[in-house]
Amino acid sequence: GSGKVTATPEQGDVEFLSPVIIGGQTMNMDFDSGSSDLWVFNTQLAAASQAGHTNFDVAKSTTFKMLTGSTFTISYGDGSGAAGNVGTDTVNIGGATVTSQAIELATAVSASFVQDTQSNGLVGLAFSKLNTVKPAQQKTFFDNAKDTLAMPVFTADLRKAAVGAYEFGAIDSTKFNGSLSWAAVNTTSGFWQFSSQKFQVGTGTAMNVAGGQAIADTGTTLMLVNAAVVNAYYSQVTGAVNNQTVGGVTFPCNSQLPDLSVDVGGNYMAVVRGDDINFAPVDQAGTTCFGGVQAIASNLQIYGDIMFKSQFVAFNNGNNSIGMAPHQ
Ligand SMILES: O[C@H]1CN[C@@H](c2nc(-c3ccc(C(F)(F)F)cc3)no2)C1
Repeated sequence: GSGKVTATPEQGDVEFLSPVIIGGQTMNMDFDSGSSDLWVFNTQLAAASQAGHTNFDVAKSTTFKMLTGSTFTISYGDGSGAAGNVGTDTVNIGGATVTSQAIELATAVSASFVQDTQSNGLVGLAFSKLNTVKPAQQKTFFDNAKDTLAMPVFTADLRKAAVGAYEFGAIDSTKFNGSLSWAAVNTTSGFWQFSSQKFQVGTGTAMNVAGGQAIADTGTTLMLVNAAVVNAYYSQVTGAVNNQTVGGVTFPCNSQLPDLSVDVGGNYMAVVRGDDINFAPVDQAGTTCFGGVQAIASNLQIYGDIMFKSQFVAFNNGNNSIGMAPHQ
């Protein structure tokens, strides 16, 4: 079979939320191709942490089973995190169903998760080797579902300030222009990692980038790239400055931003629209804006939602490859 759900952007496209039915309870969750735990807000949490969220209640599920003695502890790139205990239940994502999916029940969550009241947890879609459950590591929803799917793939169709979709088991070719360009994925680190050795600012010349690796990460809001890419890109933007106080590069909100093209697998230059790189104003007057492309110290670049808003992406675990094409 296959399963398709909406991906609805939060204010400012900070994250995209999708409905997941767990033991008959619908939870709006953040699908994250950069991690491998499925965890939920639930009634074990302190009342102050539960406030404003939809909280999974094991007592209301007739299919939930505790995995006695199992725990999880996860932390994310921005320092946020969650921890708790674990059970299994039936998970249905748009019709794609897994009967015994590990459901990680947070007993503690960091403040930024509590404040993000629209999100009721995460669905990790990276490789199961990154799952944090102990003593026995658990599989992701996609890993559990893939043998029953018509194809061992899922796709991300994320749209700027508009409702998009995640689909499991099928590739909807009406959603992208032309055909997908495929790149080999190196699964060693547990991410959807591929070679990305060149970049191009606007119509300029292609330049090499150190390290030349990137991951496709739907759970990261921005595009975090090598400092050389950031410098080359914003050198083309009048008034761009590295603003320590706000923690990254800002520029005048009325800037005409160039596109940024990044190499995917050595045979496709993914064009990220300049307009999408104007992420959000940092001041009340809306005169100074924060860039959607920012620097990361590591050589492993993180292509997050800023890229997904320009590119339809297919994640293929059949032959461990990633496919991209501009949105239709
Ligand atoms: O760890 C890497 C794996 N993918 C990236 C990711 N980051 C988050 C995240 C979501 C929500 C929040 C909060 F609500 F603001 F707390 C924080 C972080 N989800 O995936 C980074």
